[in-house]
Amino acid sequence: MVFSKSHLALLLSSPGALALFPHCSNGPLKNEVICDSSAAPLARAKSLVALYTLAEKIDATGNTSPGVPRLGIPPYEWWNEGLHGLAGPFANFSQEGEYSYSTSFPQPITMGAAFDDDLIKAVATVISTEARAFNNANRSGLDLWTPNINPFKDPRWGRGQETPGEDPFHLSSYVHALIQGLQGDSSDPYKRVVATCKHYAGYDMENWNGNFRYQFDAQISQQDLVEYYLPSFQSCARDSNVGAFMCSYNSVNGVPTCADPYLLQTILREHWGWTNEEQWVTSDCDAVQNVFLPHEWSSTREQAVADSLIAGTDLDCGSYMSLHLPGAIAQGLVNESVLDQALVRQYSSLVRLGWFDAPEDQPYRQLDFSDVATNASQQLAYRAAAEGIVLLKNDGLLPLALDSSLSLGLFGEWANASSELLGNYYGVPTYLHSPLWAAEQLNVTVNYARGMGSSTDPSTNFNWPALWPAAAASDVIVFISGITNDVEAEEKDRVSLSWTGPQMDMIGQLAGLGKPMVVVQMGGGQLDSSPIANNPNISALLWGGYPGQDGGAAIIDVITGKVAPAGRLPVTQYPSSYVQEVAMTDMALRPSSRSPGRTYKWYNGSAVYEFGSGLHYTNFSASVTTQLQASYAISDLLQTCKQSNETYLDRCTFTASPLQVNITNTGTTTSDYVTLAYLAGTFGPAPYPKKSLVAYQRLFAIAGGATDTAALKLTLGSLARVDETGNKVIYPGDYSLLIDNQPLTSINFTLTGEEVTVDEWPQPDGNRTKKGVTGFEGYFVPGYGSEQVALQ
Ligand SMILES: O=[N+]([O-])c1ccc(O[C@@H]2O[C@@H](CO)[C@H](O)[C@H]2O)cc1
Repeated sequence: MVFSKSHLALLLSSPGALALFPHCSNGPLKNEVICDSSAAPLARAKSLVALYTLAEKIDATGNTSPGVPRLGIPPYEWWNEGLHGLAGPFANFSQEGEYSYSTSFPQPITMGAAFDDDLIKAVATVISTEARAFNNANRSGLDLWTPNINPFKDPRWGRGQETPGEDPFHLSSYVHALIQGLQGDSSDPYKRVVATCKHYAGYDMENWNGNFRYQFDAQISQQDLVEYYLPSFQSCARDSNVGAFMCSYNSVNGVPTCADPYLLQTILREHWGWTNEEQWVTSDCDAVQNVFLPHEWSSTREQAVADSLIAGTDLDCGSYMSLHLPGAIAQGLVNESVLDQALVRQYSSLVRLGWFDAPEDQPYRQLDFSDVATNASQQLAYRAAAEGIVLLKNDGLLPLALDSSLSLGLFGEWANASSELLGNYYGVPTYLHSPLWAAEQLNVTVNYARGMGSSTDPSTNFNWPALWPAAAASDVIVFISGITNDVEAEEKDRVSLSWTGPQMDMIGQLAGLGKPMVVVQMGGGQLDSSPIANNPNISALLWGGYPGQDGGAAIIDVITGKVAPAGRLPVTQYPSSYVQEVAMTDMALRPSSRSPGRTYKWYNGSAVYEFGSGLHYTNFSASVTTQLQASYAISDLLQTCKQSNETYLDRCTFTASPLQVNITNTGTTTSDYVTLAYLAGTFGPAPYPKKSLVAYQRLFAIAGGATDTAALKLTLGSLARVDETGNKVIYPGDYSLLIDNQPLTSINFTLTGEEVTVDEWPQPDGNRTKKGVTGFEGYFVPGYGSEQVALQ
């Protein structure tokens, strides 16, 4: 991450400002309701806020909450990151010894490729455990501003690596598992940590063609909003009881999300029932300021903070609210009671985290460094990487037969990768195992040459003298390269989907040697690998994303067959021409004159590799053993649903019990298998999506000749389509259930009768035109930092 001067100053001064606890047993609050652990969190928080002066309340609106010394309330830092392990900006790692590292998992894009929700829950449980241990040592907070659960809609997006991929069903299921692991069971007396679903909503562009995330107005139809941009957030709020949300930098349909009562109130709190007063919304960092400028939504700075607070932004990452709330309140733009509500939400959340309660009564307060980076969590980081690696091409070379006479050539910028393995938002990993390190653990000869120069210094782009003797001495060539955060990052979208000229040149020259050759493509965004797919001299192609601290070992173990690959691409690999065919700013999913369409559901061109692609070292067959009827009356489905206890119709199951799908390993190599179930067909209005993922399950270690069974839950929501107003409707028509990409098996059925709406979508009302000033003196400089705005 890049830090502004003000954030760096905070970072440097932060260790002393981190998580101390209020002294309820003997402090000034000991007889107040806030310190009564038998009282309800809401009542406790209200009692505390009632003791605050207006100035103290205003001070508590920013991410670095200074506390109230006269009441024994210590400072609290709300901004904590934990995307794939504990991370900055305020996490305090020691120079050495205890608390100098934690477990660093693969980036979500790699973990998404595992299609294994149990893995995700286990990873999130380790992250929350380690966050608690660090918190107990006063080194990190109790809430984490993770996950980034915006769908990876455009392959250029610099932060797509932070997400599990492009499919809304996949994201929804993944985030449900993740939140369980981060927060623990909602019936537990204390939350493990509070998770924050971000960036709500429509955020998936950093800096493209003169459009910056801070000022971008995403124009999104109600249909695309409900069908694509919001399901993961609905899963967070309605189905997973997440503790916090973060509104995004961009506007949606004219309104900055942090000042949009339609998104923050009508949809989030009312439609999704996210009504618990322990749940709060933070702004993205400096996004409240952006409501004023560059969005020009509000007419004054005071109005911008009032608009944000009233809309439902309870916390300001930054200091804009604390600067301008005094004026806003004095001008009568916002009532103090709205501020009270925001603070009550914050403090109820801290109550549920046990901040005010005696440590002896709380299991999470007993965790310490012995619970960090345990053997089990290191193995889990390795497993997460191994499960996420995807085999895209294999002519039979892999798995590589190993014997001590083998001379293995390892080349490319990623062959000896270190922090590149981590992507972004990382802390200090326990270790970094590169592919080179892992190859050197084998009983073979390893010839390594990076072969490429610095990506920022073209004069060093070739290092052929070192490469040729190493390649000549090798029996097998493994080229590991791709992209890094040099080209895909926060504030940086890609401009090209191609391998660079020097990379392609080197791949071509190495392939020209005619030796057995494997290419491993790294990085979060896909590169158009058609030249590799089409080159008969290249036997195999793998994708590894950002595989984390043990990523090199996982890659080498897949190549050598210690691990059988079973990951699936969580995104579409488009041809490089895609970037000329659609603007990043075009939010529409369906094809049009401006776009060939987005994601595997709507893209009307030929993908290089489709979403869900992934080969194995064996073959599988599938059969659905649950008897499906040839036809279902929609009225019967609805009747059964209404008789169940389910609050939301779209969550009702389609069949009484999950669909049983038998998966048989018809080859000899023991392997995991990801069962992907799609729906396709002609139901509802045209155009029809090609297919939609409706269920998935990873099965483990199926031996050759053996069969395992996936149990797939289909809901009425998965059968429904979204109409132009955003309603979810079940339509009569012809349906096909497909198992896997090249279907191993499929079943057809029809739905009959009248269409039925299973989720009625509220429409925005009110005035959605900006009221802000234009042409203000020095409002926006690309980059971070509110100090760049001249404050009056
Ligand atoms: O000023 N800074 O140092 C700074 C650093 C990162 C940054 O990014 C934002 O902060 C993250 C907060 O979780 C959001 O995911 C991201 O959009 C915004 C500002």
